[in-house]
Amino acid sequence: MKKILNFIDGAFVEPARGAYFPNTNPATGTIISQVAEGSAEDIDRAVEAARRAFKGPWGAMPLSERLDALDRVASGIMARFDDFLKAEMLDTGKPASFASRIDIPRGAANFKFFANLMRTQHTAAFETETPGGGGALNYTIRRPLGVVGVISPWNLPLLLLTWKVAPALAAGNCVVAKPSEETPSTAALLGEVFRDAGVPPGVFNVVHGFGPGSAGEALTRHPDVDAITFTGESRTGSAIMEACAPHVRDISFELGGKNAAIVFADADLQEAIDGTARSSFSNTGQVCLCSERVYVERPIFDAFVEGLAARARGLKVGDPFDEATQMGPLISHAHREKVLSYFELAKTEGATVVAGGGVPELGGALSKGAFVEPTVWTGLSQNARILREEVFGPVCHVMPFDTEEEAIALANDSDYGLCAAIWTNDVRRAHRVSARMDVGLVWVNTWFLRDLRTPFGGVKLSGIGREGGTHSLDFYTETKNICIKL
Ligand SMILES: NC(=O)c1ccc[n+]([C@@H]2O[C@H](COP(=O)([O-])OP(=O)(O)OC[C@H]3O[C@@H](n4cnc5c(N)ncnc54)[C@H](O)[C@@H]3O)[C@@H](O)[C@H]2O)c1
Ligand SMILES: O=C/C=C/C=C(\O)C(=O)O
Repeated sequence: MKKILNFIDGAFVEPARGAYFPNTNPATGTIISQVAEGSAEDIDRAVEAARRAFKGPWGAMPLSERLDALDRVASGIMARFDDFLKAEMLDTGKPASFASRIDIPRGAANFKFFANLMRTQHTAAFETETPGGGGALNYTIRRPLGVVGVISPWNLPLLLLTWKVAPALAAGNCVVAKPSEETPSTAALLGEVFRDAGVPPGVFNVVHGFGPGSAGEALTRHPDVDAITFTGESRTGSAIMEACAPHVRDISFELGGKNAAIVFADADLQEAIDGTARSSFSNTGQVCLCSERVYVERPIFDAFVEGLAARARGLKVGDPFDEATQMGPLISHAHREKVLSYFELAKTEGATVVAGGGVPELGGALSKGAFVEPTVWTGLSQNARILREEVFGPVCHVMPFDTEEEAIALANDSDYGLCAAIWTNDVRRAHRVSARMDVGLVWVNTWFLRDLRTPFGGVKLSGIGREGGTHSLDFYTETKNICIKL
């Protein structure tokens, strides 16, 4: 059986306590590898290695050489595209059609983008008046933080890991990464790419393992880590915040969502249906940005529900390795239990199940996979738990509204605030409604269209801080102001 080891100080190493845990392919339920179960000892070693590299070769390396090294990492991912793709697909069950367009290319693009961004940074300077008239010059420089802990989830494993590792390294830090226990494989491959790209040992380290009482918690509590950047559930964010409090450590959090889509009657109906099918069911609904609450203006409500239900029923669910497959399984059987409990809850709460609501009959090896049907509900009130809690599956509830004011109030009535999708052809309404959404990200007549220069993050339970472009640099550096009296 294949073993996935920790990557510490430039080498693949056994876990200190010698423990391993199984990694399962959720499409078939088969165990594909045994993964090193990191613990506090492994985190200690990784943080020491990262600190050494920071004080040594990485810290001393000229900026242009450092950024060239990150370009080589980007090229290294692309050169091994098929290895990364297969690893991501086996860990997650994602269809090739999704992972080959999103996960792997974005993994490489994150390194290219942040290397390029660093090449174009400039220093701010301020000429300041002084009473004597001589004046003073203020200028502001950036310095890396030191050792950054990156804790990432399973839904877009390589994309979300590199979204944080790339800017952290471009800014001059060293990294200890703790990928999700569900998806260790592409993080391990990334270790190989770093090694083969000639990046000094200790710059990028990977320790596998779990969260509480395991490698994840040990990383957040380690006294020599300067910042923690985390993507995952809001509950976990709260636990990490507590762990970081004693050291007053910097944190950046991209957390859960219960995102709304608002479809106005003036929208292009087919475009809105297609877009919502994508925003509700992509990656089996396991994107933090997915729409689980859809509000549709009453005159087009019936036509919209019929269209979306038809799209849900028409999605080809099945073998991720079949090019025609549009939707794979959920990440695990444990997660399927959670999603199926929401299928039950929807019925108990009185929902009408317009599409899906069950487990598809796939047969063969796939009968042991963690599949569910793409599901559309109607008929619940805004207070139903189905409209308030993040399911993180291929589901949405569709509710009618009558006025713009009502749609805004419904969309904003949530403990979360990550993103919103608005479908309208009225340009004034698009601006008006967007500005009033209590979220960090609004898409109008599209969804998940990304420009890596833009600020990315959420409000309320959906996160703290923004990453993307210079916002990432703001987090991964300390800015220092220097004032010189002339
Ligand atoms: N806002 C965003 O950008 C964004 C992006 C992707 C996913 N998400 C959210 O992530 C969630 C799905 O991912 P998940 O289930 O992997 O999240 P999760 O919170 O269960 O786990 C994420 C990571 O945190 C680690 N972890 C868990 N408990 C920990 C602890 N106490 N200390 C340190 N580390 C700990 C896990 O091992 C894993 O590596 C969803 O809620 C989704 O909305 C948010
Ligand atoms: O599941 C969440 C998706 C997050 C996406 C990004 O962080 C990104 O596109 O940079």
